[in-house]
Amino acid sequence: MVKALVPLLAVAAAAMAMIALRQREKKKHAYPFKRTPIKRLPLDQLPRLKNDLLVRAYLGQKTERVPVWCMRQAGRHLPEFRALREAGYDFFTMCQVPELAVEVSLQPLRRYATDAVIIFCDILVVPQAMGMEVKMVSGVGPVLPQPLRTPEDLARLNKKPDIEATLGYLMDALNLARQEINGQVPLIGFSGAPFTLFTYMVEGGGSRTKDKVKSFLYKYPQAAHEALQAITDVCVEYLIAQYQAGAQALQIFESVGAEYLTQDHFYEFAFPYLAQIAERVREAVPATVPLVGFSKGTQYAYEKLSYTKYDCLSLDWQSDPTTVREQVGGRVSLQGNLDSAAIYAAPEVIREEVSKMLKKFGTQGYVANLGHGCAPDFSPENVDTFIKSVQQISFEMNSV
Ligand SMILES: Cc1c2[nH]c(c1CCC(=O)O)Cc1[nH]c(c(CCC(=O)O)c1C)Cc1[nH]c(c(CCC(=O)O)c1C)Cc1[nH]c(c(C)c1CCC(=O)O)C2
Repeated sequence: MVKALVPLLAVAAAAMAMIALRQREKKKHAYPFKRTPIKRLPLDQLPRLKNDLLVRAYLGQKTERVPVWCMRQAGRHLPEFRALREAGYDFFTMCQVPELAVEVSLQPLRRYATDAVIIFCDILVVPQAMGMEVKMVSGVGPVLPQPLRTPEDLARLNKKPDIEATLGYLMDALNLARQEINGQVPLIGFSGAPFTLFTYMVEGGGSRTKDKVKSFLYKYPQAAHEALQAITDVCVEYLIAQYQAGAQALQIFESVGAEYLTQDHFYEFAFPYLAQIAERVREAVPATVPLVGFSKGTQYAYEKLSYTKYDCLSLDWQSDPTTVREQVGGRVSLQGNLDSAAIYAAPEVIREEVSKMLKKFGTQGYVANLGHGCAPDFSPENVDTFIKSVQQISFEMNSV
């Protein structure tokens, strides 16, 4: 009975948060905007972690059970997120108003026993910071109306944006989120990987074949490297700033584009920048803050990735955990990789799939997650079943 009220209370809380913020935020937050700065606390004054399972598992330290979270756990599958969205906030406003971003980031923590919060934002704020317009069009996805199609177009990019001035809102959100999470679970910051961002910047949005970015690589390899290096520089500074603001783990998403490349092109245009990010961030961020690399559709690269500075590699749903464990040895932890479509199944099927997955990965050096992410039509009850199954079954496995 009380349990049945939780979602209702969550929706009511979201509605109240929405009303309180509405007058203040409505129109003045077109990008770029002047925000009201929040008081950021220095790292040593932020609440200490109570449940640090996620950090330990990423770093390959012993855990009593497997920690679990879901990529895209904040978002449209939650009615309390849709309530805010339907109140008229556009997507980037929700990212840019720290109180809203924190509210949305914390919604999954209120509803689920998730072992991590990922800050609510989007990978495409980096192209915005570099001067490109990005719109989130409902039913379509991201749209960049003035894509980069020739080397001359690169002149339009701001290659050295002031991170605080352009993306300081995310640092506010991270710091505020740490204060509100109060040590319950770790807070994950993130960035898109350079090739993924470059794909969006050249394609101008989602694309079926990625032919524009692929042809850019053949026609203008030097200009591509120049752009990728500039994007990498911004990502490095951006990720370090996220750590300084309070992020306790950092994930890099190579989600779009790389899976369409030949292996030669992957190793020329994607891999070196992914590796460079980990290397440079590692120099600036203590070893206690794990770096996680997610490279979708490039299974052939796990072994080489395991020699970079990532602490953990996140597997897509097509990767075979047993094979990857062999390829990477004990060099990195693994994360993933339940097929998201399994979340549509009956609870006992989800439990069964989780059990199979745990047997393949083992319970150590492992963070359970989906192979890609939550879809907008997921049932929160089934996501809950996924999370609880991981926690219960892995605990039982460790007790025998
Ligand atoms: C490729 C990519 C993007 N954004 C992101 C990636 C890499 C991860 C992945 O592979 O999914 C990363 C991302 N985007 C979002 C998060 C927030 C944190 C989380 O809960 O994981 C994260 C980590 C929120 C979001 N980002 C987006 C939404 C939906 C926005 C809405 O319409 O309300 C959310 C909650 C929008 C978005 N942003 C992007 C796409 C393709 C879309 C979906 C468009 C659509 O389906 O309508 C680009």
